[in-house]
Amino acid sequence: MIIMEPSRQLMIVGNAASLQVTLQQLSGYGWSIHHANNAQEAMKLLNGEACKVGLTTIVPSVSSLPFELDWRSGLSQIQWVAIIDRDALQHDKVRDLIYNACYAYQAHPTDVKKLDILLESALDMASLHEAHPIPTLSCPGDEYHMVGESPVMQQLYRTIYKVAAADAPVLITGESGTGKELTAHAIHVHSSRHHGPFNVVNCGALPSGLIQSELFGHERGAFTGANHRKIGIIESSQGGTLFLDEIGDLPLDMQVNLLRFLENLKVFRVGGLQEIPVDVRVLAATHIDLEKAVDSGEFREDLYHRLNVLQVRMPALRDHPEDIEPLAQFFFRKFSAEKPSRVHGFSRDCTVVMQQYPWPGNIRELVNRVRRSMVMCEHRLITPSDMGLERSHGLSREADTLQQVRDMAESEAIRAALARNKHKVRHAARELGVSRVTLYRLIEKHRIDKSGGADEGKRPIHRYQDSFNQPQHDEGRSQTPADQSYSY
Ligand SMILES: Nc1ncnc2c1ncn2[C@@H]1O[C@H](COP(=O)(O)OP(=O)(O)OP(=O)(O)O)[C@@H](O)[C@H]1O
Repeated sequence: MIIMEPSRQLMIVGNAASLQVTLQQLSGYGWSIHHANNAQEAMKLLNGEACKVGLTTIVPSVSSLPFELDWRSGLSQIQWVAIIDRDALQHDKVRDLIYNACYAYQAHPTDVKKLDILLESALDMASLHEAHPIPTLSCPGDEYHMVGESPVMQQLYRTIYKVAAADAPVLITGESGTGKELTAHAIHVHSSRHHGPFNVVNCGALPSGLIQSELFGHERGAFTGANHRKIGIIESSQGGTLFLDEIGDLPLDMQVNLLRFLENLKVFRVGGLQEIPVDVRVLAATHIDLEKAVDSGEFREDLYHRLNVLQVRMPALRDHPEDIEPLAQFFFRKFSAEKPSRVHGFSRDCTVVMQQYPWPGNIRELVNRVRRSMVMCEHRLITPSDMGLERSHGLSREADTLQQVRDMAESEAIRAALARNKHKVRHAARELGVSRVTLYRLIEKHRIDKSGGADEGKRPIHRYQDSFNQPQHDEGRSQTPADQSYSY
């Protein structure tokens, strides 16, 4: 007999015909289903039945988004899980809706066991909902200070407060340079572990032969050259938080060991005879689509679910353009304080161009461009050219043919995908849904060169071109699209 848990109340809004079988199965998992025909009924259910989790279908037609507007006026307290056709993800509107309004989604065909786990974790998230209403994350003067007051950033701060209050693993996803490490740090400092250490490991940068001993440590004499006992980074995170950056780069054999650690929270030093318990919270980040990596066998599914208990999705900078200027001003002041400069600020033209630029390398690219512009600028105000954001000479909007517009869109999509994927052609090709051979051909066609810009003079159409030849400084660990080379 199934004992009904009082909190397992699930709300369905609108037409649930296609979910009938799924709902029956979910009842078998102890979910009590409440059906509302519209938002008003849903609001009543929200108050009367204490529903905190909702299940909805989303298909790419406007009429099928019954709560699209209503969720803003009350139903946002519900943690929504969406059931979609994978094809529906092609539609911007569906992607936006899932991103803005849903806790998670599952693509057809429905896997009820996994859906039950998703709903359970949505329920956990819902109970954290009221925890921290303050939508700012300010630590001025701190290297981890987060800038941005747009609604998108406020939502991010709320999410950070919520997940900080739980002691479960968090998966932070988002494009490169969006602030995943900053977010991991913010989760740590707002958690009960803030007195403990915050350790960062870049899984992609660990030397392959040493990963095991770097993470888990080793005993003296465990292997040639092990002259001393070494405490691994997991063990040294005792009482604090371990941030595993670029988790998608962790080799498969290490994924098994990490999974084992996450399951029993004990480490075995290489050459050690006993397991050592470690009290640590693990946060992981990735800029790649881990679900796809699971599908292609590059990432273990069990580890993915273990890490993905709570998820924070980082917005791309182009999704909160209101923050571009405050961010640029913040870094301008920061760098001016570090090294006095005769530059007074940004020209109006520059501010406009910054707004229009798509920032494929996100905030890291902005930081680097501001820093370099302060070196390059020969006047009192920074120009678009100092930022390396000149408009292309060849581009005249009136003269654009359809083919030119197509070429431009294709070229920009490729450049952005390469930037997002740290210029790894294989990953960018997968994201763009083309073969590697096709992507090489297109890189050649658009003359996208090794510097990540385009070959000036030869490039037919690009809205922006990079005028930097050599990077002067670099802020952060990886480089901007302007100074990376591709890894084939
Ligand atoms: N909201 C923000 N306010 C101020 N600075 C920010 C913000 N977000 C990111 N940055 C800055 O942008 C740079 C990149 O941030 P971070 O390293 O956290 O990004 P990331 O998403 O982890 O990048 P990657 O995927 O390449 O590891 C850093 O210099 C960081 O300080």
